[in-house]
Amino acid sequence: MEKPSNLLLKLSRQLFDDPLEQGRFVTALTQPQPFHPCILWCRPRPESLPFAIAPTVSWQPAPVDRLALGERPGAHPWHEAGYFYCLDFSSVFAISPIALLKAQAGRPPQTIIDLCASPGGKGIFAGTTLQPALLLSNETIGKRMGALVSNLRRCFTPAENTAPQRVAAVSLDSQVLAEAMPQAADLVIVDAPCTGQSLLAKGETAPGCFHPVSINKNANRQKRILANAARLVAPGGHLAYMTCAYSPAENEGVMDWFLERFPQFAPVSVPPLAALQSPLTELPCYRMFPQDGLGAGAFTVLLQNQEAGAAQEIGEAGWAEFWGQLRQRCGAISRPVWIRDRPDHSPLS
Ligand SMILES: C[S@@+](CC[C@H](N)C(=O)[O-])C[C@H]1O[C@@H](n2cnc3c(N)ncnc32)[C@H](O)[C@@H]1O
Repeated sequence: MEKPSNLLLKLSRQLFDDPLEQGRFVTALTQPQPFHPCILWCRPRPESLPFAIAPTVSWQPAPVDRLALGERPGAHPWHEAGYFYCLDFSSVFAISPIALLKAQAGRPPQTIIDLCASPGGKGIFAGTTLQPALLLSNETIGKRMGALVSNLRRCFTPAENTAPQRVAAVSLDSQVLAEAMPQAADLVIVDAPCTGQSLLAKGETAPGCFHPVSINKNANRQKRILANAARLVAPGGHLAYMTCAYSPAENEGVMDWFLERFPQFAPVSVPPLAALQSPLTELPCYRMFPQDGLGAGAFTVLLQNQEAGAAQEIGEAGWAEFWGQLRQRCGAISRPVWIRDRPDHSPLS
């Protein structure tokens, strides 16, 4: 067993008042246990499955199955054929608030921008759950684009799959995107780069992840990305912010900063996650901790832009203009990659 560092012990005291809970948290990181594998269906769920299923939890979204320990869904031919995407349960938890938007009054989001997208899991969840007119997946780090494009192609190219009408991938800094397409999105997903502290609960490493310098650097990077994300959200639209870190400075701390600077945004309650309310804030922010055995852990919050104004409908002409602008303004920096277009419509190139 690895001896817990002083920085980890300090974090455990920041997170929990109860010494027993502090101990359970530290143990989950120093003696990692396997979590159930999980799949997200990209086409209607077949009645008979080739996997043993684990019990469903109360907030588990419909297109997701938690599998029995020991199942290896990634090795099944249905994976390569794009029937499902392997997503860990913490990621399912973190992205699950957006499922609320499916049933929202008015209409579900038409345009979704996944700002920190690679390898693609949260965007694929959003695309299959909300089936927007457009999913634009952005990954700033060029060398991570290959994995993103290949996952989007695998999950969204088969005609039988539940997919957005259009899917494209770009590799831009969030500021460039915000300048190119202000208020263009009904939903922006910020699955932010973070210290990656929860990797330890999966038995992986994240060097320096509890160090204050690393926490501070990541919190600042998240603030910059969120500030750009705010500019992308249409009036009435939503912003989903999540991390796989535990430190309050990266999560609730970033949220406090954001709401002070962008008061037009308000956090939205997510009733299915009520039992997972973060104990570190009065705001409706939600946390999964590794000692509860479901997943390595995550933080999530859904915000709505309360500004008045109509969300834009993208008709065919509007769509052509949108794509043209994207290519014109961003094409020189990063040529967008088309993954899927409407079956009755030839790709705009
Ligand atoms: C937590 S991962 C995203 C995981 C992905 N959303 C998924 O569900 O598969 C964070 C992503 O942010 C990207 N990233 C790193 N620095 C960034 C920045 N300055 N702006 C935007 N994204 C950045 C990383 O390359 C990484 O792909």
